[in-house]
Amino acid sequence: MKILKFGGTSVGSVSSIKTLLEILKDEDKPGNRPVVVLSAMGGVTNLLVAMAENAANGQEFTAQLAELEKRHFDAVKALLDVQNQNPAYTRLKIHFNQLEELLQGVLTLRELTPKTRDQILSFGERCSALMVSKIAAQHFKEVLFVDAAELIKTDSSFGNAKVNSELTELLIKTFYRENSDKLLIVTGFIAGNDAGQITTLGRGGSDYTAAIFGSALNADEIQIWTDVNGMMTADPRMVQKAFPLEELTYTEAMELSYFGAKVIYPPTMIPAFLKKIPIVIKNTFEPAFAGTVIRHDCKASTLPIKGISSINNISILNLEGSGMVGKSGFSGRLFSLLAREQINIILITQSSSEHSITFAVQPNEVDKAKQLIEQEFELELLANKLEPLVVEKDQAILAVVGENMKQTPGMSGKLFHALGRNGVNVRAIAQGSSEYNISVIISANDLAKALNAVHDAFFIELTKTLHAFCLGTGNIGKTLFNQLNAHKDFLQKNNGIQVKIVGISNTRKMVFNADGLSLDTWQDDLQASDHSADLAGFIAKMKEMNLPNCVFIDNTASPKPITFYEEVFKANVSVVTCNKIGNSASFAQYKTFRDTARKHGVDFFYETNVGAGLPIIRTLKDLMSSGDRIQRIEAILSGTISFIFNHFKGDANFHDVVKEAQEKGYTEPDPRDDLSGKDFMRKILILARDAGHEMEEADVEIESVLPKACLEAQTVEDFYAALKAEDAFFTNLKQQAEKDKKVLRYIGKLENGKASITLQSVDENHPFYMLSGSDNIISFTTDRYKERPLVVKGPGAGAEVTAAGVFADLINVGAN
Ligand SMILES: NC(=O)C1=CN([C@@H]2O[C@H](COP(=O)(O)OP(=O)(O)OC[C@H]3O[C@@H](n4cnc5c(N)ncnc54)[C@H](O)[C@@H]3O)[C@@H](O)[C@H]2O)C=CC1
Ligand SMILES: N[C@@H](CC=O)C(=O)O
Ligand code: NA
Repeated sequence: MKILKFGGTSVGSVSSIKTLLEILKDEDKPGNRPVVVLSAMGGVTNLLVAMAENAANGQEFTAQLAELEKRHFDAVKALLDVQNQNPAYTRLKIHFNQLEELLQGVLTLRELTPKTRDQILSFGERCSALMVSKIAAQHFKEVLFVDAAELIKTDSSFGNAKVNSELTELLIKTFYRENSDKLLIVTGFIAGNDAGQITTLGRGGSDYTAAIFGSALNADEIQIWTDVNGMMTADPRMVQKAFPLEELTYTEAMELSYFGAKVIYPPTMIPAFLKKIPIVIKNTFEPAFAGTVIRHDCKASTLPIKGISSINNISILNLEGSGMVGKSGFSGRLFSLLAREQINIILITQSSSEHSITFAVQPNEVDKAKQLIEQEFELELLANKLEPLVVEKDQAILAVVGENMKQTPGMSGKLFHALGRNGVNVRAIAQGSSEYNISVIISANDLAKALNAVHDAFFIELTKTLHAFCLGTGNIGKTLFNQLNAHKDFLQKNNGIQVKIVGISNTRKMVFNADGLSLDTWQDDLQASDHSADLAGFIAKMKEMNLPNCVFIDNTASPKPITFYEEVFKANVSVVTCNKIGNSASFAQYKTFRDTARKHGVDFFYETNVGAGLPIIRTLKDLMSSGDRIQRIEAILSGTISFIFNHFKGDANFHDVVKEAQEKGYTEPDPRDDLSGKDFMRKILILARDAGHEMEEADVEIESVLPKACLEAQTVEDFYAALKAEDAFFTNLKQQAEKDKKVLRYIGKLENGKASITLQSVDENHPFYMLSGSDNIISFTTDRYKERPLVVKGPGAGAEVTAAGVFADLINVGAN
């Protein structure tokens, strides 16, 4: 036998009542009829409270009463055959008249006692159950309306009455014995005292009614029909990826809903819990969905935790001082004081030195709590045995919950890693002694970010979301967006990663969208944006959006973004960049970037600073971190110059080949950076530093490829003109090399802490002779690779290979 409880939304409208009847048809079996418990129609209880309070304040309630009548009458009209409507109207009308009389009394006396309030509220459930029983009688045999006030017996604590379990059980059993052949439609929430007066069961009261009936009748199952697909892994209003849980133990359900979204109110489950009756949470609007089963014997779960619950606004009070140490009566005095004054304590932590106690309360109770404590401990405060009380408002609680945590090591590590990496400061920690729950207090401002980060960290089988803020929409930036767009489905399916571009800026405009900008329309969106580009504003907005797993991508060739990297790291945001200017400016800055990123637990990836997408930085880092020592690096690291020397053949003229390199996207935005050797210098310097040398730009010797006139050109246009004018110089270089059966190569070298870049003519025996296109080549001679060096070779410039390198760096963020 089953108990089916339908909440307010399930009886809230004509269509939901129709669905309810369909569900009943499936569940109503001859000889095994369910007991149905109903809440008031959705919104009706609030309406009744408002009417009662209005009346007590001397205000009219007739309009609200009319609205209440109309909602019930409309449902009767839509769902009952004409001949059955009048008796239903009459029965309901009697209720409404009684209600009006009561409200009139409140209005006259200007007084609303808890007793009258309960009576007024009871009309919600009485009307809905009456109405549904009339409608059901048209579809089912022998339907009986049951007023639970006759069966659930309580004391007279109106508003939150205490149930006399033994008597109630007896009454329900007796009643059921005589009526088990009927379809019973029971009022939720309401009960009665010995004097026959109506009481109510407090918060979650209809669930409690269902649990009381379930327990008394030893039900096989209690179904709670609501408007969601069960209990979720987190509050779905804040965590888009929250999903409904299949199974939970009673304890988990308690812990999860203590702080979290209130699908059910846990204390109401206790009668079911004691009798080990499974509770199934189902969605009236999606009845085929299995929902969540709460039972004592869950099958083993692979989930490390069951969910994350949260309270988004609490205040905390912190007491500390020598007066507390070793004083066994201290916390007793403190907490009994608060209990006496009915201040509910949500969470407590105490330092092991007993030197301080932190506890959380509702924000509207914190001032009162502070005042009470200051009175109670006045002497201790005066004698400086207690420090002045510290109150912190706008705090939140986040708790991870699950019985599996107990046997899985590393759970708290995972939690704190996710929080730390995202810069969420943990104000206090509490772990339930059951080890089913670890709770942290954090700033309310960080809650959404923290919930999402922690959800991503624990439910790894779900897609992890990276939020990227991107500077630069030129050659590389644009190509990166295209690649991300083309590859997003694969990435999600195979890597479980989703990249949301949440901010874009170029030198003109910037645009933001926390849900992710469309990679199809970003250009139009940027164009249409009202925000003019402003780097400081971009960073400020990034911080304000406070998203988890954030990455800042610098795809510019500008020195300006560099000045913000430190601030970005300090905001616990990783940096991915193809811009070499940052790493090749002063060594002090190079070091600061690394120190700051490490201190804040975030990544700094710049693979494309050297050899575009070729794995050069990574290779060097792996060599270094595995204990190898770099003896010598020899390399060709200018894709542009490589391309030029590979194509400057036969009749080609130098100037045209440079133009072609630029058109192919190999050069820097300003090709003078390539041809002057500056770009190459930056790369050698970055490699030298990554290899452990504290070098500066001036320590790299550069032999220029260019004659003086070209070097001195003031604009790119002048530069091309100067190149044209110097054609003979380059042709001469080429002819000289060709005559000797050699090719021109611009080669960098790092050895014994000295770096140089020279123009060389090499013959076919040289390992760098055979190169084509924009190839880079780098050879590492190390203590371990000393007979034959480790060589990396391939295209070292171009938008596709560079954007691909940035892409790979981005995906690796947070991998460790
Ligand atoms: N082309 C290649 O093969 C490789 C290029 N790189 C690097 O890629 C970077 C970008 O190169 P390209 O895309 O070719 O340059 P680009 O000139 O085509 O694009 C640069 C973009 O940055 C934007 N920008 C400049 N200053 C800005 C600021 N302060 N705030 C916001 N946006 C700003 C510009 O509006 C433009 O959209 C350079 O640092 C380059 O060294 C690295 C490896 C290889
Ligand atoms: N302009 C650069 C591109 C890669 O960093 C080059 O030509 O090598
Ligand atoms: Na690289």
